[in-house]
Amino acid sequence: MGALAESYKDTLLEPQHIPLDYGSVHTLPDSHVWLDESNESPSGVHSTGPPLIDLADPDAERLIIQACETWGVFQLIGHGIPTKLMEAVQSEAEKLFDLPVDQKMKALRSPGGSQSGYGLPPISPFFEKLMWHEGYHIMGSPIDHAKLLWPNDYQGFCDTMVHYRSQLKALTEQLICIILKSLNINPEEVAWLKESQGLSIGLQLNCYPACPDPTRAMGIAPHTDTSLITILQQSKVSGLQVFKDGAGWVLVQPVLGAITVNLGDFFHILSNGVFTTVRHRVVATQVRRLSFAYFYAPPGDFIVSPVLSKDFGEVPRYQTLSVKEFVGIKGKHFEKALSVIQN
Ligand SMILES: O=C(O)CCC(=O)C(=O)O
Ligand SMILES: [Fe+2]
Repeated sequence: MGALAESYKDTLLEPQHIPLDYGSVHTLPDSHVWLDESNESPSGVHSTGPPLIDLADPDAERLIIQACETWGVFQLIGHGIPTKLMEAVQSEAEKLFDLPVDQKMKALRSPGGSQSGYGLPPISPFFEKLMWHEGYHIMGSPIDHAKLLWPNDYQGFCDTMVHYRSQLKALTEQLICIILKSLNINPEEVAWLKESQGLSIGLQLNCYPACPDPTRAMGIAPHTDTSLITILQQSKVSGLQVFKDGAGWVLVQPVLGAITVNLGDFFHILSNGVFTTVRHRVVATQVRRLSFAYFYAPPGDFIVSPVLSKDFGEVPRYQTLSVKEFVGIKGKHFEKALSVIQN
């Protein structure tokens, strides 16, 4: 099991953590009512969102580093992921979430077991209320769970997901090299990047069903990703918001063909807090929205130590610890994890 999944393994899947049969629910149940009592509003949904960067732009590397510092998120075009493949992922995921609930339940994630399969977002146990969401997580081979969903017809789904994952891996590693170089880390000397061993890679298919009362519901509650980097494909329906100091919640408007790249906790720690681990959430919507998140984290035994320099600060803001140790702290303290390891 990957380090990311491990952090949540003991907290998952109380019986109430099984997705609703959304097709048969016409009003918002009390279990799913979220009242925004935080002072994080007024929402800045009308502010300009994170930058759109073309990877083919000669200035792309500088723009990416700038976005890592200011936003921790950017949208990317010129990324080389074929449109046809992105569309195929969308249609395979639609096929999956369109299955009758009894069928999806056959691939339900099991408590304490593999984190692959169907269920609510892994962060659910940290909240009292339930999110308006159903998800399907793929770690390692997709075959065993896909066979449960489509005993005679699983190959197309598996081939698409495996192909997509391998394309995203190459792109993610290209972006990681750019960011590591800016931290004065030579990617050639990073063993896990060269050997691809022990990485924690997860592909999460998210579905936010059409919601009868979207302003009182929550798609995914605010969180930062326990990754180095996350690559997200949004569908045409908007819903993702990122929190920006001074502006509040800002919408990341989907751009046709673009993917959204966001930094997770590990780049924040490595950069001594200079790169932002972006806090984000998904609001519920009147029409169904799908998204696909590809999480990439180094192996569990990789030591994450803040880089010190004139640019990144000469005093470490965070303790040095392994990926696995941080994942354990996140699994316990969730949003407070970074302050727990602060010096
Ligand atoms: O649906 C989205 O746009 C974001 C999903 C997300 O934040 C996640 O899966 O961690
Ligand atoms: Fe996320």
